[in-house]
Amino acid sequence: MAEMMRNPHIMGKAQAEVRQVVKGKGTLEESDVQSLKYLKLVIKETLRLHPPFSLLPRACREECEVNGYTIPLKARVMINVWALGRNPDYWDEPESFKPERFDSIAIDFLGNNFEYIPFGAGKRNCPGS
Ligand code: HEM
Repeated sequence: MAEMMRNPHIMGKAQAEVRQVVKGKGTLEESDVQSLKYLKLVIKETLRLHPPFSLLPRACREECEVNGYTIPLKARVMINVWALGRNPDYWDEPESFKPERFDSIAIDFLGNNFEYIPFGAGKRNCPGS
């Protein structure tokens, strides 16, 4: 919401879409949500910049080496979801709130793209995603 208030043109676009979808309808059906394409982009972009679970714990199944560091067996490592979502190696203007970016890239939130994992990744990812 704060991102929308800081970006009135995005707020306006999202509102216009909602109004267009509900126009002339007495009630809003759950299936109407599928028509809110822009709102979906807004939600995706919000989860990129503000993942509610910003650090995910994992344990190492085997000793391995990452960037010259030896990670011992069973070591607890924290995955920084927040930092991945703002890494300039993967995101153009990472600090800007730009829902449109998700229109041109095929990135879902099922954990297939490790730069964007607001619902985690792997066997124990979020069933509520
Ligand atoms: C915006 C909403 C939500 C976010 C951002 C979110 C995020 C997450 C994350 C990051 C994890 C850990 C995944 C991992 O370690 O790979 C998780 C686990 C889980 N989430 Fe969600 N979640 C959301 C909503 C929900 C909802 C609505 C439900 C159920 C109706 C749900 C049920 C669960 C459960 C049961 C797990 C544990 C899965 C396991 O350990 O096997 N979540 N969620």
